[in-house]
Amino acid sequence: MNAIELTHLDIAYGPTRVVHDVSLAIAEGESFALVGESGSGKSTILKAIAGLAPDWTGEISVLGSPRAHRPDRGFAKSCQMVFQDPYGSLHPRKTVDDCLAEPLAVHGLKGRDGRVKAVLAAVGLDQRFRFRYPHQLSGGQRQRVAIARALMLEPRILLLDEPTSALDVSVQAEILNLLKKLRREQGLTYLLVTHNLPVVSFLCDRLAVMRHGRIVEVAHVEALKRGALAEPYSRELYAASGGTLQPA
Ligand SMILES: Nc1ncnc2c1ncn2[C@@H]1O[C@H](COP(=O)(O)OP(=O)(O)OP(=O)(O)O)[C@@H](O)[C@H]1O
Repeated sequence: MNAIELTHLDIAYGPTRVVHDVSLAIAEGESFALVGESGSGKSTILKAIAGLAPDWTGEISVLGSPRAHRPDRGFAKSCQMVFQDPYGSLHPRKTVDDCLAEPLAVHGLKGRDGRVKAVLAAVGLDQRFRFRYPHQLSGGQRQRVAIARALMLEPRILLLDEPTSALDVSVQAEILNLLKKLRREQGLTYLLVTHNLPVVSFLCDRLAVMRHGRIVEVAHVEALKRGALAEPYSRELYAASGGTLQPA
């Protein structure tokens, strides 16, 4: 079964269509990147999958179930989104504990104490962080909390929107290592949006290059590593990255 299947997906904001006829199949356990210039529609695709961009046509299927246009609670248990800015995505007046427990409360699930402890351990945060507030944490620690929160419902898929680009260069590698470890340990599927080709080469199996709301090319990461992407626009992106694919 595929984790995510998009078929002839068009997405609009009001009268403006920003994603055109995107079809993609992402296997369970795969790590797949959407890359391309700013405004090419990458984040919009994640939002539509997550139910945050309601105006779409075509088909979105997650773990074999078609995604409805209306809010879908069951969906949150299989697929969660992690945003770029961990400060913006954490409530400033809630402790880490409250923030992590919220998804359980929303879904009427028990076992708060054990689950909070388990996700903190999984993301490498000491238990003493549990009763702190976001402003008492570093950027990297906040992103660990955001990832922990996404893991609370034990999803099988994470949608990652530029998960390291708001972080200092020195902590980006820590978060990338954490994401790699979590995927290995939990068999997660990643759909990741990034500007950063080194991130793709470190964390992903395949990538789709997007431009003006369309997919230009889908390639294996080996082609990226060899500098052998096929399309001229993809090669431009590669050249703009300086051809270095080591994460900072
Ligand atoms: N809420 C919104 N309302 C109207 N237009 C939007 C909205 N969000 C994004 N857009 C527009 O949709 C297009 C695609 O944006 P999107 O954020 O998906 O691109 P992106 O490739 O993720 O870019 P970036 O890398 O800068 O995040 C852009 O032209 C953007 O201006």
